[in-house]
Amino acid sequence: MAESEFPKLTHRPQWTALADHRAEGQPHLRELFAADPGRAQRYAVRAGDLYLDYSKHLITDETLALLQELATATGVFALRDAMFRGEKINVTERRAVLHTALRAPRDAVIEVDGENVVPKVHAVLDKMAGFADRIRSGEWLGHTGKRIRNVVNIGIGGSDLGPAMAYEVLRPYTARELTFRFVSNVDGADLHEATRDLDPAETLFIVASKTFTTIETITNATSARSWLLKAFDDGGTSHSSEFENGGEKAVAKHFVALSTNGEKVTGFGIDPDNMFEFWDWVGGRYSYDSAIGLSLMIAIGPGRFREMLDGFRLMDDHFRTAPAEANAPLLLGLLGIWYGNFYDAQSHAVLPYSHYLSKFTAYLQQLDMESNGKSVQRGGEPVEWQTGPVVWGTPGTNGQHAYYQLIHQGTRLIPADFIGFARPVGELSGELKAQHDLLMANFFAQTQALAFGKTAEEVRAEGVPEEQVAHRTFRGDHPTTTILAGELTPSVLGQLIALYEHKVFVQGAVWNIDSFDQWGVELGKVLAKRVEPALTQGADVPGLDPSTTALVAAYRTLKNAQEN
Ligand SMILES: O=P(O)(O)OC[C@H]1O[C@H](O)[C@H](O)[C@@H](O)[C@@H]1O
Repeated sequence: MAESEFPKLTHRPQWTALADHRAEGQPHLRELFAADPGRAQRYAVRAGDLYLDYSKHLITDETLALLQELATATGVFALRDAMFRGEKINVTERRAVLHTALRAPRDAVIEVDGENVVPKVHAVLDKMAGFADRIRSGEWLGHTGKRIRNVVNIGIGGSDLGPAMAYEVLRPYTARELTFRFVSNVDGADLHEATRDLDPAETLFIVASKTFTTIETITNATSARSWLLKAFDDGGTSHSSEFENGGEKAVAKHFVALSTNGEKVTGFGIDPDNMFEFWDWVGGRYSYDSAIGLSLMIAIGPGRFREMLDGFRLMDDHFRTAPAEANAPLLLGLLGIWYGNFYDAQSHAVLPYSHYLSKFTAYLQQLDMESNGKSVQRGGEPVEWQTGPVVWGTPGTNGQHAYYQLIHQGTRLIPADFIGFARPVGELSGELKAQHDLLMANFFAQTQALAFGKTAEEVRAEGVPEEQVAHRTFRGDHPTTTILAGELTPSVLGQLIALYEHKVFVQGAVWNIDSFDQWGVELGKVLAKRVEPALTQGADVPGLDPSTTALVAAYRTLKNAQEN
């Protein structure tokens, strides 16, 4: 396409206007607030149950207007509508991007290649609900007639991070009599630790893999099957005849699969009746509200799972219909662009003030970094601007006593999202419930300190010795978004995840990259396969670089020394 039809991002007038605006410099947040008493009210938006305050950002009305013009010029809204319609906006894989169809109401019509996909989505949800109910009620029995008490999800990447994160988030809503474990690492220690105290007769394995070819997952699933069959073989001679045909009956009671690849699932020995399907238009990192969420549905029950889907949908509707100036995912996406492209910010911190959100940022790392860690445009031309940031963070208040020092007084600009709740969830009572206000006092104190800092005059006024004044001064002017909700319910979780999904979408659209492929993970997989025989058999692997050859030799020497 000629540049006049599709101008390079950095040549667009909206981009250069932003660059000029940035070069003019911004007053300190202290001054911006002092000059505008209504700033906190004006720079806040409600999206579903979320209250977003973005007043502590290094922006003015002009910044916002320019960012919105950039969004319009780069076609964010047209691409958004194309995504919701089911157009194949994942250009490199020629696929539709329809995670939003996973939470569409039963009567919606969303077509891919002329077929309405919504009935299929609900058929799978219903099948999952039936299965989840049977596990939860104890109706589903294992091979020896015992009820299932342990659920082990085996998956990696999007087939692990989503369910593992959401299980942790919604722990207060889970069936406490069931045990849930999530195994992802091909390091045998992961499966070992997850199963060592479990009774195989009471254990269900959920093998979660979109492709059903992922080496880590298939290896762990194969080892899990051996663990199960060995236990039955050793312990239950009455079942021995079944093991002559590979223990299919035992596998049928203890293994289910979540996948898009029926052929591979059958090849592994899992009954198609025990397969819960999803489709190629669901990206791995956008999949935990599909069949990939089965472990979560067993944990919280189908009703709560549907509440979570309703939360996702609420945010989808907001993203589709809210005007630009009040559109939360759009605002978050554009603010990220402001810092990443015009302030050279390298990273973005997500700091939840909830213990239950301990895996939230790890989940967002895949969502954001696998989606927008790209350096070519949708048409294959190199980008000449920064794309996705490094996303990181752990729950407050823990981070405050570790790395916040660098955010407050280091040399780097680190925009941060603070996520907190007005009420603790569910079971907490007495003193533990009362601790919530202390947690949230920290939450509010941190964004205040980051924005407003502490001037040298204020430090001196406290009688601090002059030689310490510089050390104890806080520059402030550190940008944060505050996301506040009443309580961390299944619906609120769905709203939060969809908020970030659409934020990532907005950024990818502006940067003109394909946010829905992940070719960058392929090379390592191919090389691992090539190197493996050198480790296991000492085979000569042609084409290894000298550094890797030397490392492999050292590895084998160490390995053999240990074995001898
Ligand atoms: O679900 P699977 O097909 O097993 O894929 C698991 C994960 O591995 C891949 O390499 C991709 O990088 C991820 O996007 C994906 O979620």
